[in-house]
Amino acid sequence: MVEVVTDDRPLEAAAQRLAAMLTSVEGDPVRLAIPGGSAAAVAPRALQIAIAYGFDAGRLALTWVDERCVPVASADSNRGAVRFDPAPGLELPLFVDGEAPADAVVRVEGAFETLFGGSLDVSLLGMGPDGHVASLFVGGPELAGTVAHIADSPKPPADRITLTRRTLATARQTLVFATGEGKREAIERLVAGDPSLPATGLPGLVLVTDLTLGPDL
Ligand SMILES: O=C1O[C@H](COP(=O)(O)O)[C@@H](O)[C@H](O)[C@H]1O
Repeated sequence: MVEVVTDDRPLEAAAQRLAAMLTSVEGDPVRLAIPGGSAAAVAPRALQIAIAYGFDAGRLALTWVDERCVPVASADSNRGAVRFDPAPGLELPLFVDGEAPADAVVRVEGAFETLFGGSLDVSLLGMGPDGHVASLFVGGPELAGTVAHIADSPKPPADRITLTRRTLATARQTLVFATGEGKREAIERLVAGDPSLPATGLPGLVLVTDLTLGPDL
Protein backbone atom coordinates (compact mmCIF):
# COMPACT_ATOMS: atom_id res chain seq x y z
CA MET A 1 0.00 0.00 0.00
CA VAL A 2 1.49 3.32 -1.11
CA GLU A 3 0.25 6.71 0.02
CA VAL A 4 0.56 9.06 -2.96
CA VAL A 5 1.12 12.78 -2.49
CA THR A 6 0.84 14.84 -5.69
CA ASP A 7 2.07 18.41 -5.55
CA ASP A 8 3.19 21.00 -8.09
CA ARG A 9 6.05 21.87 -5.70
CA PRO A 10 7.09 18.28 -5.06
CA LEU A 11 10.49 19.00 -3.51
CA GLU A 12 8.95 21.24 -0.87
CA ALA A 13 6.09 18.78 -0.28
CA ALA A 14 8.58 15.93 0.12
CA ALA A 15 10.74 17.99 2.50
CA GLN A 16 7.70 18.81 4.65
CA ARG A 17 6.77 15.14 4.76
CA LEU A 18 10.31 14.02 5.56
CA ALA A 19 10.54 16.63 8.33
CA ALA A 20 7.34 15.23 9.84
CA MET A 21 8.80 11.71 9.66
CA LEU A 22 12.00 12.82 11.41
CA THR A 23 10.20 14.69 14.18
CA SER A 24 7.91 11.70 14.78
CA VAL A 25 10.81 9.44 15.76
CA GLU A 26 11.03 9.14 19.53
CA GLY A 27 14.39 7.40 19.81
CA ASP A 28 17.84 8.95 19.80
CA PRO A 29 19.59 8.95 17.39
CA VAL A 30 17.12 9.45 14.57
CA ARG A 31 18.57 7.18 11.88
CA LEU A 32 18.08 8.45 8.32
CA ALA A 33 19.40 7.15 5.00
CA ILE A 34 19.35 9.41 1.95
CA PRO A 35 19.91 8.90 -1.78
CA GLY A 36 21.85 10.69 -4.48
CA GLY A 37 20.37 12.10 -7.67
CA SER A 38 17.32 14.33 -7.83
CA ALA A 39 15.96 13.33 -4.42
CA ALA A 40 19.09 14.30 -2.48
CA ALA A 41 18.04 17.95 -2.18
CA VAL A 42 14.94 16.94 -0.21
CA ALA A 43 17.00 16.04 2.87
CA PRO A 44 18.76 19.32 3.75
CA ARG A 45 15.51 21.22 3.23
CA ALA A 46 13.69 18.72 5.47
CA LEU A 47 16.27 19.24 8.20
CA GLN A 48 15.74 23.03 8.04
CA ILE A 49 11.98 22.53 8.40
CA ALA A 50 12.39 20.03 11.23
CA ILE A 51 14.71 22.43 13.08
CA ALA A 52 12.08 25.15 12.76
CA TYR A 53 9.75 22.74 14.60
CA GLY A 54 12.31 22.28 17.38
CA PHE A 55 14.20 19.23 16.10
CA ASP A 56 17.81 19.00 17.30
CA ALA A 57 20.11 18.28 14.32
CA GLY A 58 22.54 16.66 16.76
CA ARG A 59 20.04 13.77 17.08
CA LEU A 60 20.34 12.97 13.40
CA ALA A 61 22.47 9.97 12.39
CA LEU A 62 22.85 10.13 8.63
CA THR A 63 23.90 7.57 6.09
CA TRP A 64 23.32 7.05 2.40
CA VAL A 65 21.15 4.43 0.72
CA ASP A 66 23.91 4.05 -1.84
CA GLU A 67 27.18 5.56 -2.94
CA ARG A 68 29.17 5.49 -6.11
CA CYS A 69 32.81 4.38 -5.63
CA VAL A 70 34.30 7.70 -6.70
CA PRO A 71 36.15 10.44 -4.80
CA VAL A 72 33.85 12.65 -2.76
CA ALA A 73 34.97 15.62 -4.89
CA SER A 74 33.63 13.92 -8.04
CA ALA A 75 30.35 15.17 -9.52
CA ASP A 76 29.18 11.53 -9.30
CA SER A 77 29.55 11.31 -5.54
CA ASN A 78 26.22 11.11 -3.70
CA ARG A 79 27.84 12.29 -0.46
CA GLY A 80 29.68 15.13 -2.18
CA ALA A 81 26.46 16.44 -3.70
CA VAL A 82 24.71 17.28 -0.45
CA ARG A 83 25.45 19.78 2.34
CA PHE A 84 23.67 20.00 5.68
CA ASP A 85 23.72 23.16 7.78
CA PRO A 86 23.90 22.51 10.66
CA ALA A 87 25.63 19.17 10.27
CA PRO A 88 23.94 16.02 11.57
CA GLY A 89 25.26 14.58 14.83
CA LEU A 90 26.73 11.63 12.97
CA GLU A 91 27.48 10.73 9.35
CA LEU A 92 28.32 7.26 8.09
CA PRO A 93 29.73 7.43 4.53
CA LEU A 94 29.32 4.26 2.47
CA PHE A 95 32.57 4.91 0.60
CA VAL A 96 35.64 6.97 1.42
CA ASP A 97 38.32 8.09 -1.01
CA GLY A 98 40.84 5.42 -1.92
CA GLU A 99 38.99 2.58 -0.17
CA ALA A 100 38.65 -0.80 -1.89
CA PRO A 101 34.91 -1.56 -2.30
CA ALA A 102 35.28 -4.84 -0.38
CA ASP A 103 36.84 -2.93 2.53
CA ALA A 104 33.99 -0.39 2.41
CA VAL A 105 31.47 -3.21 2.80
CA VAL A 106 33.25 -4.58 5.88
CA ARG A 107 33.64 -1.10 7.43
CA VAL A 108 30.02 -0.10 6.81
CA GLU A 109 28.66 -3.43 8.07
CA GLY A 110 30.51 -2.93 11.37
CA ALA A 111 29.70 0.77 11.72
CA PHE A 112 26.05 0.27 10.83
CA GLU A 113 25.75 -2.25 13.64
CA THR A 114 27.68 -0.14 16.17
CA LEU A 115 26.40 3.33 15.35
CA PHE A 116 22.91 2.60 13.97
CA GLY A 117 22.12 -0.50 16.02
CA GLY A 118 21.62 -2.37 12.74
CA SER A 119 18.53 -0.49 11.59
CA LEU A 120 17.09 2.74 10.20
CA ASP A 121 14.15 4.86 11.30
CA VAL A 122 13.48 6.66 8.03
CA SER A 123 14.70 6.21 4.49
CA LEU A 124 14.45 8.70 1.67
CA LEU A 125 14.66 7.15 -1.79
CA GLY A 126 14.88 8.46 -5.31
CA MET A 127 13.69 6.18 -8.10
CA GLY A 128 15.15 5.98 -11.58
CA PRO A 129 13.02 5.70 -14.75
CA ASP A 130 13.87 1.98 -14.75
CA GLY A 131 12.47 1.58 -11.22
CA HIS A 132 15.78 1.28 -9.38
CA VAL A 133 16.16 2.66 -5.88
CA ALA A 134 19.51 3.03 -4.10
CA SER A 135 21.70 0.79 -6.30
CA LEU A 136 19.10 -1.98 -6.33
CA PHE A 137 18.13 -2.59 -9.93
CA VAL A 138 15.09 -4.42 -11.26
CA GLY A 139 16.05 -8.03 -11.94
CA GLY A 140 19.25 -7.68 -9.91
CA PRO A 141 20.52 -10.33 -7.52
CA GLU A 142 18.95 -10.89 -4.11
CA LEU A 143 21.56 -9.37 -1.80
CA ALA A 144 22.32 -10.84 1.61
CA GLY A 145 23.70 -8.86 4.55
CA THR A 146 23.47 -5.17 5.39
CA VAL A 147 25.42 -3.61 2.57
CA ALA A 148 26.78 -4.83 -0.75
CA HIS A 149 29.23 -3.95 -3.48
CA ILE A 150 27.67 -3.72 -6.95
CA ALA A 151 30.39 -4.03 -9.58
CA ASP A 152 28.21 -3.89 -12.69
CA SER A 153 25.59 -1.21 -12.14
CA PRO A 154 23.61 -0.74 -15.38
CA LYS A 155 23.65 3.00 -14.60
CA PRO A 156 27.19 4.42 -14.48
CA PRO A 157 29.42 4.50 -12.57
CA ALA A 158 29.54 0.70 -12.46
CA ASP A 159 31.06 0.37 -8.97
CA ARG A 160 28.70 1.19 -6.12
CA ILE A 161 28.08 0.40 -2.47
CA THR A 162 24.41 -0.03 -1.59
CA LEU A 163 22.32 -0.80 1.43
CA THR A 164 20.49 -4.03 0.71
CA ARG A 165 16.72 -4.20 0.46
CA ARG A 166 16.74 -6.03 3.78
CA THR A 167 18.38 -2.99 5.39
CA LEU A 168 16.00 -0.52 3.71
CA ALA A 169 13.14 -2.61 5.09
CA THR A 170 14.29 -1.91 8.68
CA ALA A 171 13.06 1.71 8.34
CA ARG A 172 9.51 2.10 9.61
CA GLN A 173 8.94 5.09 7.32
CA THR A 174 9.97 5.28 3.67
CA LEU A 175 9.63 8.31 1.41
CA VAL A 176 10.07 7.93 -2.34
CA PHE A 177 10.57 11.17 -4.29
CA ALA A 178 10.08 10.69 -8.02
CA THR A 179 9.00 13.30 -10.53
CA GLY A 180 8.72 13.84 -14.27
CA GLU A 181 7.07 12.13 -17.21
CA GLY A 182 10.15 9.99 -17.78
CA LYS A 183 9.40 8.20 -14.50
CA ARG A 184 5.64 7.80 -15.00
CA GLU A 185 5.79 4.13 -15.88
CA ALA A 186 7.98 3.26 -12.89
CA ILE A 187 5.80 5.35 -10.57
CA GLU A 188 2.63 3.65 -11.81
CA ARG A 189 4.20 0.23 -11.34
CA LEU A 190 5.22 1.16 -7.79
CA VAL A 191 1.73 2.37 -6.91
CA ALA A 192 0.21 -0.75 -8.47
CA GLY A 193 2.46 -2.89 -6.26
CA ASP A 194 4.63 -4.45 -8.97
CA PRO A 195 6.68 -6.99 -6.98
CA SER A 196 9.63 -6.71 -9.34
CA LEU A 197 10.40 -3.17 -8.13
CA PRO A 198 12.80 -3.05 -5.17
CA ALA A 199 10.75 -0.35 -3.40
CA THR A 200 7.49 -2.29 -3.53
CA GLY A 201 6.38 -3.37 -0.06
CA LEU A 202 8.84 -1.25 1.92
CA PRO A 203 7.33 -0.20 5.27
CA GLY A 204 5.29 3.01 5.59
CA LEU A 205 5.70 3.86 1.92
CA VAL A 206 4.82 7.42 0.88
CA LEU A 207 5.40 8.57 -2.71
CA VAL A 208 5.74 12.27 -3.45
CA THR A 209 5.39 13.12 -7.13
CA ASP A 210 4.30 15.90 -9.47
CA LEU A 211 2.33 13.52 -11.70
CA THR A 212 -1.40 13.01 -11.63
CA LEU A 213 -1.92 9.28 -11.77
CA GLY A 214 -4.78 7.39 -13.35
CA PRO A 215 -8.03 6.73 -11.43
CA ASP A 216 -7.12 3.09 -10.76
CA LEU A 217 -3.97 4.06 -8.87
O1 LIG B 1 22.13 6.35 -9.36
C1 LIG B 1 21.27 6.70 -8.58
O2 LIG B 1 20.01 6.93 -9.07
C2 LIG B 1 18.87 7.02 -8.22
C3 LIG B 1 17.81 7.83 -8.96
O3 LIG B 1 18.38 9.09 -9.34
P1 LIG B 1 17.48 10.24 -9.99
O4 LIG B 1 18.44 11.34 -10.31
O5 LIG B 1 16.78 9.65 -11.18
O6 LIG B 1 16.49 10.65 -8.92
C4 LIG B 1 19.25 7.61 -6.87
O7 LIG B 1 18.14 7.63 -6.01
C5 LIG B 1 20.40 6.79 -6.29
O8 LIG B 1 20.68 7.18 -4.97
C6 LIG B 1 21.58 7.04 -7.18
O9 LIG B 1 22.79 6.51 -6.75
